[in-house]
Amino acid sequence: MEIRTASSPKDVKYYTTERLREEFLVENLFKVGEITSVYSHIDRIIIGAAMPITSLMLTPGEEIRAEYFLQRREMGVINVGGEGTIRVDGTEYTLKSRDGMYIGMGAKEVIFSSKEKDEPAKFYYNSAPAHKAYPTVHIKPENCVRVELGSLEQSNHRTITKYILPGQIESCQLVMGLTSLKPGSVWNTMPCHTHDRRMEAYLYLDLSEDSLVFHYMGEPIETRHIVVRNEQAVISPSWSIHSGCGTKAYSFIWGMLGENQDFDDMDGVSLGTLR
Ligand SMILES: O=C[C@H](O)[C@@H](O)CC(=O)C(=O)O
Ligand SMILES: [Zn+2]
Repeated sequence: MEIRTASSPKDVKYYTTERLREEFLVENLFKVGEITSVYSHIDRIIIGAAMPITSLMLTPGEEIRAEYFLQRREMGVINVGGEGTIRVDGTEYTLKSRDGMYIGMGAKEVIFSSKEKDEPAKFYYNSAPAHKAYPTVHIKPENCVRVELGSLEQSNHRTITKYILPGQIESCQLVMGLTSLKPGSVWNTMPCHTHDRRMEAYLYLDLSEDSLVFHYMGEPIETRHIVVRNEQAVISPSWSIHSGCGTKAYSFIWGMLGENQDFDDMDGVSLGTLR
């Protein structure tokens, strides 16, 4: 498990491109036949992926000193590859592309598999420390809350599908979903915001080989960018804006952990404030 420490905005404003990427960009999440994981000290999120050819069992790794991965944790998963299955303590769930799962604290055995070896499932996950066992649920995007935001005129017309949130799929602290831009729209989350109460992680998707996203981060008056390519993730500290502009329409999975689970508890940043 790779460990990343927390960082202060007082230091981050002096970082070079390379240092910014080292701290906040997660480049090689999807590895054929492997489960990868990055443990961040920021709210102790674990960001990872499973890309099974043969079955892959989730193991805790030395770093979390647990008997099993979800002993004191919960996890949200979204499949961004071909059809696959997740077996949780003997119960098998079949996840089509973009289906999700919430796996509650206490699940001992989590096994990832793909239906077709040449079109493997790609399970992206966010895991948070937990204190209570909420039910494990297969999440179908068609049954989720959907919000349409933005407009083509502002290049930010998008649909937000909320997978894990209070009132729909209960969790201890994880809130998770997927946002897709409409063709011709390239901006996500602009006007942007911060939420000092929660950190956030973004996984960018649906980018072709020849396209990329400029992800913006930093305090609103001290912004920086990170060039992000397909299936790469960005860790966004609570003090940072998180917004992106792509060379084409794309999607991204967002996951939040922290003080509260209130999606709308954000501090909007006016365009006039940004620097
Ligand atoms: O706090 C909320 C998160 O930043 C994202 O959900 C924003 C987002 O998906 C969007 O505006 O498109
Ligand atoms: Zn946010």
